Amino acid sequence: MSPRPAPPEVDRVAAAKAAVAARRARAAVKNSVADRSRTALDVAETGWNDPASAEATLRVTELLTSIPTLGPTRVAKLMDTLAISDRKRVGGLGSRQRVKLREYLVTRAGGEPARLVVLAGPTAVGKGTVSAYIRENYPDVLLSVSATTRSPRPGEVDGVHYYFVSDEEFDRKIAAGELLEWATVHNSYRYGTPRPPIDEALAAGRRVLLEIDLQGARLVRQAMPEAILVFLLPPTWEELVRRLIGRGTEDAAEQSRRLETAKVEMAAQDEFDVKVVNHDVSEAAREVVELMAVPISH
Ligand SMILES: Nc1ncnc2c1ncn2[C@@H]1O[C@H](COP(=O)(O)OP(=O)(O)OP(=O)(O)O)[C@@H](O)[C@H]1O
Ligand SMILES: Nc1nc2c(ncn2[C@@H]2O[C@H](COP(=O)(O)O)[C@@H](O)[C@H]2O)c(=O)[nH]1
Repeated sequence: MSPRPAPPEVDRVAAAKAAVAARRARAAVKNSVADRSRTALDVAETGWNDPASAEATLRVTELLTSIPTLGPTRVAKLMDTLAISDRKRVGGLGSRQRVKLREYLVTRAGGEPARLVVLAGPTAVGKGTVSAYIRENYPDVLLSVSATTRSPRPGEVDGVHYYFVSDEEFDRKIAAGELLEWATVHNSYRYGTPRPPIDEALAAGRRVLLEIDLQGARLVRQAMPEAILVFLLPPTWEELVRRLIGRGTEDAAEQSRRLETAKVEMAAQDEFDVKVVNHDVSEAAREVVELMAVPISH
């Protein structure tokens, strides 16, 4: 005698149970992908921080295949996307490769990829010029407008280049917690980054660029460790001096004060994630924008 078909409500219960089990199984794999990605990120960062560690000698391909769902074919494709040769070891990666690998692992670990880039560098290296180029040519990138206590230079527009504020207003902003960071730059005026526009832009998934001094970059690193810190370098020291004098916006005393600060700042370049040489404005701008997270297909 053939078995009788199950009544429809029994089918529905069985189907619902199967769906719950499948959902749980998918969640378990997803969690373990996130956990293993977090572990892989910790391993990579140990290797980057300590070149003598065992982690630094691990091949990147081995690191990636430790993540469930990444088989050899997907790893090979990913290495290609990240522009990392398959012989590379964790400790031997270049700074851009590290940024991209970190971005990938952070995303897989369920975290937010870095969409905030901080551009710093010595006076007159061209930070303002490169930032202005990015504002013009990459309109989807939010260029933060700082508050400052210095007066506008000819051609500078309040709300576009800076918010030009009094000392009292700057004090109020600090007290109200409105600044992500602030610093007295070149021992003269105060400059600070308004926080609300940055939080809003990042929450909306936009890419954000801050063009600030070295002290500010250090403070942003503390407040937002996921930010990528870029140090803009002049082709040579002589070219830096030429650009400062050629700009003609400071008198001789201010120029020599700025060059003193510049020497100290140049010595701190290794604190940064990536160095970009400003030979050519459009090329430097492209290099900076390329560091900002764009999703990598998994
Ligand atoms: N790639 C480049 N080649 C030649 N000149 C450049 C280049 N980039 C910038 N400059 C010039 O160098 C001078 C300094 O540039 P800019 O004012 O952008 O520097 P900065 O880093 O913002 O300086 P500061 O920190 O003092 O505000 C300007 O006259 C600018 O036109
Ligand atoms: N820490 C911060 N530094 C800032 C900010 N905005 C600009 N700056 C830096 O100040 C100097 C001088 O700028 P200038 O326009 O007077 O020539 C330059 O190095 C900028 O990068 C800021 O919000 N925070």
